[in-house]
Amino acid sequence: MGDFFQGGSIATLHNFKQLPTEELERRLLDISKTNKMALLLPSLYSELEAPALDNIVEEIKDVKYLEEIIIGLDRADKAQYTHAQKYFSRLNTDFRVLWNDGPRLRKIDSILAKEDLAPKEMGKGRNVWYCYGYFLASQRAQTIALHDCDITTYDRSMPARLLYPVANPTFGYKFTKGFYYRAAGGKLNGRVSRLLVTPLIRALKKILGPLDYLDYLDSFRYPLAGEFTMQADVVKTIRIPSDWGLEIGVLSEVYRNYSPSRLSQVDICDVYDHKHQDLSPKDVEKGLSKMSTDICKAIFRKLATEGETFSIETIRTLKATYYRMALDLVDQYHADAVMNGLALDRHQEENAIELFSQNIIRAGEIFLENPSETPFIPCWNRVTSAIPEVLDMIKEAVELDSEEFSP
Ligand SMILES: O=C(O)[C@H](O)COP(=O)(O)O
Repeated sequence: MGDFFQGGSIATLHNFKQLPTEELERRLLDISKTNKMALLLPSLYSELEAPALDNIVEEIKDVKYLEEIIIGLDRADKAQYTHAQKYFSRLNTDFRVLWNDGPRLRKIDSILAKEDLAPKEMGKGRNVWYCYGYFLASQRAQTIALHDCDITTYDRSMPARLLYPVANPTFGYKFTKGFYYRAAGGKLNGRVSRLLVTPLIRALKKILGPLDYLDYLDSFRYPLAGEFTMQADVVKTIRIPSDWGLEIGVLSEVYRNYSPSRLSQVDICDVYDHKHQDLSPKDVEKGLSKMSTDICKAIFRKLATEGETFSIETIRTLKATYYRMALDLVDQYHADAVMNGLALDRHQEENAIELFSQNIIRAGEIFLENPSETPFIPCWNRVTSAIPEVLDMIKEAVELDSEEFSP
């Protein structure tokens, strides 16, 4: 993006388009002699049947600076897991596929469940959590990047740009988050980020007054980006939410544990596109409706831990303030889209804002009724303290699955 502005409390690393990807990769290869890097790909089996993942694998198959690629495979039976092993065998980096539904990892899950340490919900959070466990168990790398498997605008510059800020030891960053703009088919996307998260954070600032946490969240250009990199010690201490609060939850966790000077965001591509979910106005348990409710709950919970109190009146005022701010933002998005030759359907935007306003109230009510609800999966430090041999068990299960079902 064409500026060098530093706003907010964390560093923003732009793309001035002066450094070729090959040069960045050469630097990463140099760094990899002392600081090994891994890439985590949380995937559904169905994504192996789509062109996006095929392109991702083609783009990363010859990357030389990675020590290990960890693929978390969800919703796969035995034949599908075996196929996944074959599918990823074109990678020229060592890789492991975690068969999350396989009997070996399921058995470990039930041991953890007995101690109330297992993830309670299926989904990306659980998948990522087990992959982080394997990453800690394998001890092959010190830095790990993560990105989704449905990115249709992917090229090999993305993992390089995503890893570099944390991998470069002279920068001192523990964590970085990717940013970009989302558009496809001549249309501006990123509906929850643009129409819920940004106006919600600004409405909260207006109601609650200045708060470092809200300024911090507002510093992120794409707070819901599913692409981030962290060091191994961060992996050990963060609690991962198992619902759609994953991205906001991770930002809140690194905020809790580190000074903002150790955190950054990085421009990882211009335009980004992926698989879209329905707004789902009729079913609150699905699509962007569920996502927006989970995100609001994650923010309310975090603010409560920062000492803020909420009542139903606060939530109602928040909704009204949010609604006005979101509508004002639509004017800005509209001008930006038109000037860039993109379309923006005001009616659809306002429909989304109406749904998100209702979900602010809904999330508020759920939070007020059950303030101690914790959808967090425990951090790995706690799990290894309760069951010291757990990482060895995961490593053994993954290695055995891999040996037994390799084509
Ligand atoms: O980032 C977001 O806002 C949500 O993931 C929805 O994205 P989309 O509007 O691009 O589908």
